Amino acid sequence: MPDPRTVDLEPLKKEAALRAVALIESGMRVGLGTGSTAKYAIEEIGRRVQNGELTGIVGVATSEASDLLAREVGITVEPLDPRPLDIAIDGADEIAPNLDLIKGLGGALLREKLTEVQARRLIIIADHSKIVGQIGEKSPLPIEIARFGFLSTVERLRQIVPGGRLRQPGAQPYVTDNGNYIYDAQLAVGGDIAALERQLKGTLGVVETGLFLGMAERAFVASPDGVRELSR
Ligand SMILES: O=C(CO)[C@H](O)[C@H](O)COP(=O)(O)O
Repeated sequence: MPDPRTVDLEPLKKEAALRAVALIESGMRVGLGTGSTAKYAIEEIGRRVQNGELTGIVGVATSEASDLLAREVGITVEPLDPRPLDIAIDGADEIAPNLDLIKGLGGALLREKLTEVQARRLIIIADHSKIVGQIGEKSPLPIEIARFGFLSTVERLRQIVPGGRLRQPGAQPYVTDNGNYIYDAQLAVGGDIAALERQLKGTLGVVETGLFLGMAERAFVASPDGVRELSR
């Protein structure tokens, strides 16, 4: 496989996005992902809405940024409500062979999970740099934590996943759209990921994790050799 460090990934992200958007039909309620790959999908949905190829589309955005972009490109956006979504399209930070995912490096993991769990089909779009043999190989695992008492939560998390740090790009911690902080955990590769998810979710102060297990139906993964379609 070509070395992702020497390849311009942007055209690949767009190619993967276009393949996923081709699955959208008029009248669908669509979960709109977050990040540099999902951006191409939102732009393409907007283009098709604008030229009349798609009508009656309602988007549900997984972040403030995607909400803004969707409205800019002419997509009708509604808040998440209990009705199912026909499809959701989103990027990922790691894609395992069984389509288990790490998501949330873009900081939107809570709204992504809330939205995508309601989607009949979750379609992942990515360039080939996101493919891993096992979860935790390349990316840290983002964990959204409550701001109140965050240092105590970080200590509790360090007992479970010793490697990791509070996300702090500058003088202050990174704040999510929900007003929370993020702890980026370095996982030990090869453990029981489902058990880890349960343990993390049971940890006081943890709001949500970036482990998306058993959720994705399909992934379009683009490399210079073409777009591969992976299914669970
Ligand atoms: O989970 C996410 C945001 O919370 C993104 O989908 C993930 O970080 C991938 O982003 P990109 O397409 O920019 O690589």
